[in-house]
Amino acid sequence: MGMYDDVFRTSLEDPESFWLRAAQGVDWEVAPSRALDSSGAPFYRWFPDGRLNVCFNAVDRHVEAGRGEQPALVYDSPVTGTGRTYTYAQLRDEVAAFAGALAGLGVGHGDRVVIYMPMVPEAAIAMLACARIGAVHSVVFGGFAPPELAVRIDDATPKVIVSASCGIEGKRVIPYKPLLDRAIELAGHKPQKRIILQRPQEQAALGPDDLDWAGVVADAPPADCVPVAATDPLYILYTSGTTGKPKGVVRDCGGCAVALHWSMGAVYDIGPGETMFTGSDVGWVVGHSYIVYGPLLAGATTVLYEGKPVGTPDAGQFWRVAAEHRVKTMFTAPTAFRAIRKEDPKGALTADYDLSRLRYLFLAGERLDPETYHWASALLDIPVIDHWWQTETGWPIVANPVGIEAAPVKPGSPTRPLPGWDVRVLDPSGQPVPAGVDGAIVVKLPLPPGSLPTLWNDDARFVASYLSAYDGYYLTGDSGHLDEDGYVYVMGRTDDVINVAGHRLSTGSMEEALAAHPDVAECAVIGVADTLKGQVPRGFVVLKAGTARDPEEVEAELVQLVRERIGAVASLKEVAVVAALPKTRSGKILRKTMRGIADGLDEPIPSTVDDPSVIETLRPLLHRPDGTV
Ligand SMILES: CCC(=O)SCCNC(=O)CCNC(=O)[C@H](O)C(C)(C)COP(=O)(O)OP(=O)(O)OC[C@H]1O[C@@H](n2cnc3c(N)ncnc32)[C@H](O)[C@@H]1OP(=O)(O)O
Repeated sequence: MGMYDDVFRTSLEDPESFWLRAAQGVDWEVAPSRALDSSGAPFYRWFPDGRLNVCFNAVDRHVEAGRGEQPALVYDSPVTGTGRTYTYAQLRDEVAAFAGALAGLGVGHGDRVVIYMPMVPEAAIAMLACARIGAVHSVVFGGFAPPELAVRIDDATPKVIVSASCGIEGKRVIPYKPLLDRAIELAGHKPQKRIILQRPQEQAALGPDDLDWAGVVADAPPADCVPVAATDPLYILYTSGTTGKPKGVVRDCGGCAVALHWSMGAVYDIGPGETMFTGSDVGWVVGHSYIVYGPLLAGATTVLYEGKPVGTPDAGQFWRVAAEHRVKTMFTAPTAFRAIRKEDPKGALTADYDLSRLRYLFLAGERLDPETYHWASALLDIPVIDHWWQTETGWPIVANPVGIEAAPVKPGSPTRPLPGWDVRVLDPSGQPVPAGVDGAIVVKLPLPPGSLPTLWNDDARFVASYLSAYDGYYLTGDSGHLDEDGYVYVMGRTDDVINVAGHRLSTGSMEEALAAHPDVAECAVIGVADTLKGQVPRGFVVLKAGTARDPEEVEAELVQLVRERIGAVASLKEVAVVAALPKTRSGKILRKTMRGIADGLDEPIPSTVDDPSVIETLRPLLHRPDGTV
């Protein structure tokens, strides 16, 4: 029996000892006497009597251990032509100062702080500062439009919002302050203060409730770390559900610190002093876990990159970052590699850089297509490791655990479940399916530490969304199968969530946006396969009877409407006005059929279809093998 099998078996047979041992990897104010509290099942709590501070673990303890002069965070920004390295000692001082500023505004234990920022070091500093004083941060991705930010403000009810004067998208400067002002206008909850980081590219006009980052930091006495209960929330991170309202995934302090610290060695093979570069955004869970908390908890160096894989200015930037910052482990989404491959099909730009220190490429966030896997493997000649996880889980469910024992790779599979994750595949009646047969991918409860204990202020939705489909199991919302060797194959979603360039988006919320247009009678949004972004949304609308508008004009307005309501990140570039949508006799729109036709599959027409001619009329519009609009 191999090392992986041993560790995996122990984690499931004796989770108590397994996770108490892992808990020794972090420093506790009060060490937990037990790992799991099941008394409130299906709500589980990890390390119920432990007390710690996550910021202390991520920053201060490394300074105390003599690593103060080691680089902690490297900011690399080709879009501004700047960069900066923060040692652990410098990071501690900056975080303590900003934590002091927050405390001075009355932010304390349990208070929420929304962070709406581009990829600047201050975003990570703000997150860590919240953790330092026991406040709960909620980072909102900068690509979301004001209405999406407003929904999150109303749900999290922050005391303070931290933002910046602008983000930089390639060559475009995107002023953030007007977006923030609009969101606050739309929101019912009004935060007391906003702290704005003024960037040289754009000066934001500050109002009476706005404070300048530099000013508040200059005046603030540094704040110390406040020990909190392991079960206290560290952050809330919103993710798309099937309806418009996003779900506030809660992460608890103890579980998060223990699981991320453990995963850094076991999964990513990163230890103190080594460098990890995660090409994502702090607005996503990948950014929370593996740009900010994971590498810092491990005493490693993390690279925070403000740029794109291509176009800022070229497709060699990831190689440059890897070489310049002596990166051992790189982690990004497959879509980034597809973009690089499109620009530089032979990967010629790698020749300009010394990549001898790069040991692993990890990919996650969406399905890794075998073509991209083979391309990256051949180009880099290092292990390319597909892994699968979710905002809810906080760290990988399925991966090739190179820090424990590397398993043979099967392209198309992220390999086997990691220790702590009891993954099963069930049929609709709750029975396990045989190897090779698709079903719902679920995880037997309890979920390991670091995964969501609940949804913010919504225990009922937590149960309804994740725990009610199969008693005793967490529903991942993904479908797929296990093979005879226990390898997991994730094939797609079982709901209306789509994955666009590694971003999880709800077609339901895009439909809500389209339906708000005065000329739209009904609509459907489907996710269709895309060679670059994995999937892209396409909208189909029926106009209200008697509407005499030019369809092309309405289509353009609808594309703009989704951009304004959800954000550019939705990437809805195509909306078509059609005469009718295909439906069942009971009136349900046949989205799955539409999707199948669009993807060129041999999609059977359900017997319940109301009018088959509607599908035949739509067919040429849905399926365009040449990719034309
Ligand atoms: C495992 C758990 C998880 O899944 S967590 C999620 C993991 N996902 C990721 O890390 C995301 C990976 N994807 C990416 O980083 C990007 O999509 C990459 C590959 C870099 C491509 O970026 P880009 O060329 O901008 O395309 P895109 O589809 O992301 O963007 C679409 C439009 O949105 C815009 N946008 C993007 N980010 C922002 C932002 N922070 N602020 C403002 N706008 C933003 C883009 O500029 C783009 O706009 P446009 O449509 O071109 O006008």
